[in-house]
Amino acid sequence: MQHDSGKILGGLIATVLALNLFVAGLLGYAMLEAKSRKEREVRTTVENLALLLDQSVSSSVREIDLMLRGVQLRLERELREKGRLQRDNFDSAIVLHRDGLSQTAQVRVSDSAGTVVLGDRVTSETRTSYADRPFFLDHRAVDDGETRASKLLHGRIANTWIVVFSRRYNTPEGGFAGIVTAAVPADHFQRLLSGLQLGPHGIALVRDLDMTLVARWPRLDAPAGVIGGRGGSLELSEIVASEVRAQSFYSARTADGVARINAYRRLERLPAFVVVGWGEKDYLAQWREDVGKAMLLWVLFLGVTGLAAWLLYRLVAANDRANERSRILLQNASDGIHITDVDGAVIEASDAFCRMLGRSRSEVVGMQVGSWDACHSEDALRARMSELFASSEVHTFETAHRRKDGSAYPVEVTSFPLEVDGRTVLFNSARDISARKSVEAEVRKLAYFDFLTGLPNRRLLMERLERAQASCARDGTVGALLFIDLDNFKAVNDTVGHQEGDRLLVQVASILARCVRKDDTVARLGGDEFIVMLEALAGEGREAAEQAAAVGNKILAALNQRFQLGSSEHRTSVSIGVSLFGELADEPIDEPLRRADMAMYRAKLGGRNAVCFFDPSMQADVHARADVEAGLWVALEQRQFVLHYQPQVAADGTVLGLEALVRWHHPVRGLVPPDEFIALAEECGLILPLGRWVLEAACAQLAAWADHPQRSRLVISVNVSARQFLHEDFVAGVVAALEHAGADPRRLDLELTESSLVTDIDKVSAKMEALKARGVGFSLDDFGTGYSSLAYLKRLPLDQLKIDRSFVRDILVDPNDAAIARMIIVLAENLGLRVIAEGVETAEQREFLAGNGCSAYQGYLFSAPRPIAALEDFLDARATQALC
Ligand SMILES: Nc1nc2c(ncn2[C@@H]2O[C@H](COP(=O)(O)O[C@H]3[C@@H](O)[C@H](n4cnc5c(=O)[nH]c(N)nc54)O[C@@H]3COP(=O)(O)O)[C@@H](O)[C@H]2O)c(=O)[nH]1
Repeated sequence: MQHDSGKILGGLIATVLALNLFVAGLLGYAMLEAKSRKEREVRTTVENLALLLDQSVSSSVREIDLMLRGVQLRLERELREKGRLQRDNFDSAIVLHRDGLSQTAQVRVSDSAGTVVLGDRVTSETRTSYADRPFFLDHRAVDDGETRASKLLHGRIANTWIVVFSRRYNTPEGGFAGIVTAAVPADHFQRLLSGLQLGPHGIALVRDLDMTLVARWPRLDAPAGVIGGRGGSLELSEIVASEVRAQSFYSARTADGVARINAYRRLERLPAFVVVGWGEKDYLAQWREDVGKAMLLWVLFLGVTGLAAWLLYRLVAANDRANERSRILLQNASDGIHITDVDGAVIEASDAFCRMLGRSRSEVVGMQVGSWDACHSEDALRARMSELFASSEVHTFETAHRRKDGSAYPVEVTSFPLEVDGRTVLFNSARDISARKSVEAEVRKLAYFDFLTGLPNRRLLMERLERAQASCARDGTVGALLFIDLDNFKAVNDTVGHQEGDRLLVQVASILARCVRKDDTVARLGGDEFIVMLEALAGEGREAAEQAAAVGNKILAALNQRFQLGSSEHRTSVSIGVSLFGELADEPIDEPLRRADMAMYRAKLGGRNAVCFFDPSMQADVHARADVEAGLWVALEQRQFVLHYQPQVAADGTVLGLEALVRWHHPVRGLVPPDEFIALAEECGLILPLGRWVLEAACAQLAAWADHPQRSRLVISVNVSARQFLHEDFVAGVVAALEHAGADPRRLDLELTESSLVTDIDKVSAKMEALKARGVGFSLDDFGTGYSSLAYLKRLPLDQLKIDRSFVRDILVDPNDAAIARMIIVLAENLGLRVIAEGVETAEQREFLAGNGCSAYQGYLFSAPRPIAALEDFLDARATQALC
């Protein structure tokens, strides 16, 4: 599943914050609760302490009141009984009534004028007066029988701060006799306060209702702590003014700067109030410590939750990154990745896979394998799926997938089962192998099929032949190979060019294919050689041969027709060699082919355009041919070639020149004519060195005659084969031969055939011009036997046309030949070329030719080709005749 790391981080932070805020809230609430609980406790405590103080003061006041009452009664009795006060009685009365606090109090008695007459530390010298004291005035004015307590006073006798408790005593008549007082020093209250446990910052104080400080604990060395001084906060003044009896309150702004919770209490028996305060620092010390601990715990919690969140985030982020990497890999993989469940439904698919199927991802997810598999039935797919799920291995197989548009393409699928989220799924990676398949097909085509015609090539033929031989052996049938070779195909190539030659081959291939059954094989071995393999012919050899012959003849007839090649028409024929196979067990596979080849060769020798069956004697011919080829190379090496010369004469018998004709002086066979080896020399390439030798020999002969009075004017014609002329070094070779011999180029005539000239007219022309510029002449040999247009004649620097001897032979009996001969003579005349007829054997032929304008002849009528010595004799004899 894909996460957004940013969102997750935000969520985690929010969660941690919320959690921590919640915890902080809880802690805060708990702390506040604890604080307010503590404050309530403190309030209760200080209120109790204030109450306790009040009770304590009340108790003291009661003691003093009792004491004063006792003294009052004593004094009144004294006055009643004795009419006056006696000091001794008074002291004994004081002692009698003193108890507790009253022991610390200074008891004194004033008369009705306010003069202190009796009491502690009262002497005649220290007499003072209460006459101006409010409590005296109050008692004198009102006889209410109450003990009065004064505000804090500065004692005149005690010379200290005191609170005076007083009572009136009356005369026996009930009149005002004076007052009895008990002066309680402020220290008494100080001691009361100091007994309270209020902590280091606690405070207890007693103030008069007019805010005069009576006592304070602890003492404070500041104006606010001076006994008798007025002070107190506004808040406290308001409470006093409100006349409530008791109230707790919090004061932050205090004289000593300590915040406290205070309890205010109006004293029951004194015109004063107490304040008991507990310092915030004290009562909240533990709470603050707890708050600190709670804060620490919270910080720890924050840290732990933060760390946990961070780790979780890292984990999720790492997981996200891993998922992202997987997703990127999945989505960017060039192969079509798809994950399927046990039912073959797609759970997940990569973009590439969707593209391959030509569907959107939403279409693909949920699709069944059967929807796109183009090769298997539902049952087969189900079987395969169970097989794949059952195996733990990786399986790679080829199949085909179908796109949305219905088109199919080959794929290679790699599948393996995978555990995902606790369930087993199938991971599949499909690779489009169309390109590979087409390359394979192309490679197979190149390897097994002929590039030009598309027919099976030799390799495929041999494979099929091997299979056919095996099935013949198995089925007891016989097969046949027809080796088909186009007659004169070389001439086609030479005359109309290779492109047209190729077109002819393609047409021949298609005709051959139409001549046989679908199961038969038509193959091209190369060049103009085709093979037809007929399978499952009759079980008996003779019948099979008849069937093969019938097919051969059908092919002969089909191919014996005119083909339009370029601008000219070409009649073609084929030579067919037939061999049967399947009759002999364990025959090497190429043997039938070899036999068919020999039979074809025999068909060629037999005059072409024929079907010839293999005959064992053919074997000998093949061997002989191989012998000749090997012997030719030896002949060249051992200088077994010689030149014979045949004169070319004018109408008056003058020898114009000579044609150099090569012969092979075979050590065993004697003189071998060129017809038996020139074609072979051309095929095996020997014509190049042989032609060079002929040229060199002819040039040497010209050079040898250069100074001879009659022979130095003779021209020697040398036959040049197409392969020789078309060789790139030809011009250089001719020039080198002339220069090497020191021969006059004007005495050299090169006889070219039409096949030399029609390939690349510009190149041919350039070569001829190059030699022509040096004086070399050119004749067109065998003129009239070619098939091409004559247009090239105009473009080439020719000097002479030679009428082929095949026309001359029947020139007197065959009107066609006569017409051709006449046409050649007229053509030469029109083109400004000389013309010579070859093969002139009779005077009638010469007369006919002469009558039609031909003025040069070559033939047995004048002389057969002769060795040089015989030729020179002939020339000498001619010269002598001429002189006579
Ligand atoms: N490339 C080369 N080709 C060569 C060379 N030498 C010969 N040849 C070619 O061989 C073909 C056969 O030649 P050859 O057997 O020598 O025959 C020539 C003559 O003997 C023959 N001839 C001459 N007069 C007559 C005659 O009155 N009757 C008759 N039946 N035959 C006759 O004709 C051949 C000469 O023909 P051509 O060359 O067309 O002028 C032949 O085609 C030679 O070209 C060589 O060195 N290189």
